[in-house]
Amino acid sequence: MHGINAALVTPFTRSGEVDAKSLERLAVHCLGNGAAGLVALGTTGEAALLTAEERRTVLEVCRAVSIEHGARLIVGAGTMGTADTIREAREHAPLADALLVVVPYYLRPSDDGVIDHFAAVGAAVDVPLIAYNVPYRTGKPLSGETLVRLLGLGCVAGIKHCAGAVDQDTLEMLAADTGKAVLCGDDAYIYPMLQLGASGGVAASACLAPRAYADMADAVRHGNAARGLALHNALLPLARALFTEPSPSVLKACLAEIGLIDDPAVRAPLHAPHPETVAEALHAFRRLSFA
Ligand SMILES: O=C(O)C1=N[C@H](C(=O)O)C[C@H](O)C1
Repeated sequence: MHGINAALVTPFTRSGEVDAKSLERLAVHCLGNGAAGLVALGTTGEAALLTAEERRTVLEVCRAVSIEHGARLIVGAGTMGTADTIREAREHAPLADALLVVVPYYLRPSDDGVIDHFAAVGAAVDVPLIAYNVPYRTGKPLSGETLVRLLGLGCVAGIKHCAGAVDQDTLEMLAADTGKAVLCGDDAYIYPMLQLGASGGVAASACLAPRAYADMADAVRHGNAARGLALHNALLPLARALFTEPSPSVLKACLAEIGLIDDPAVRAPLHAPHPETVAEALHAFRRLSFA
């Protein structure tokens, strides 16, 4: 699972439905410009705010584009309860190469409870799981030891790791060198994580700048650290601006501005971003294009 997976937004039409045409255009743009795979129904895709029927529409569009490009499709599935997660995982599995299953949030189960959750979901489907570790969203941090245990499960092919830092637990997990995929899900930390042995990344920012992210990952893979670092430094202002306000509102505004999607709407409780933040992100993006 090398390379960069673009975490897709779910575009909406002016009247509020899922905009399949814009989604297809965006997915083609990402895969045509270096992304190794797509992530549908992730955080960026506002999955929690979609109906089951809308999630199905998103998956059908993304599956068609991923097949056309011979690329992987990673699909978000999961909620705080094991039974509901299994139900959703079974629904999404037929259209997915891997399921991105979030660490059960809000209830703060024990680490053993988290391991059992993944084992149960994995036993219920026949596609590999990618555990989505994002403690600043779930409220459930995992120790380095638990991360390694999670990666040791046969049903877990890898982890999407968003610690918001390269912290001690991250270092322990990478040092354990489990042979499973570690995908960095913090856009700004992809380069350092790749340098420490991560296999790839999942980035919302890659919807806007797939080529630059892909080139950065390629540079690291081929041992060209200086080029990788230069791209990382050039991408930092973009990643920072895109996440200044709750994601994906700034990203959607930028994508609409450059015509990759028709409308920037996000669903409540997300708000439209402040124009200054969008201007800052577009400025960072345009500087990148001219770099
Ligand atoms: O869509 C996702 O999944 C992503 N999740 C990360 C997060 O918001 O925690 C960020 C990443 O860019 C995409």
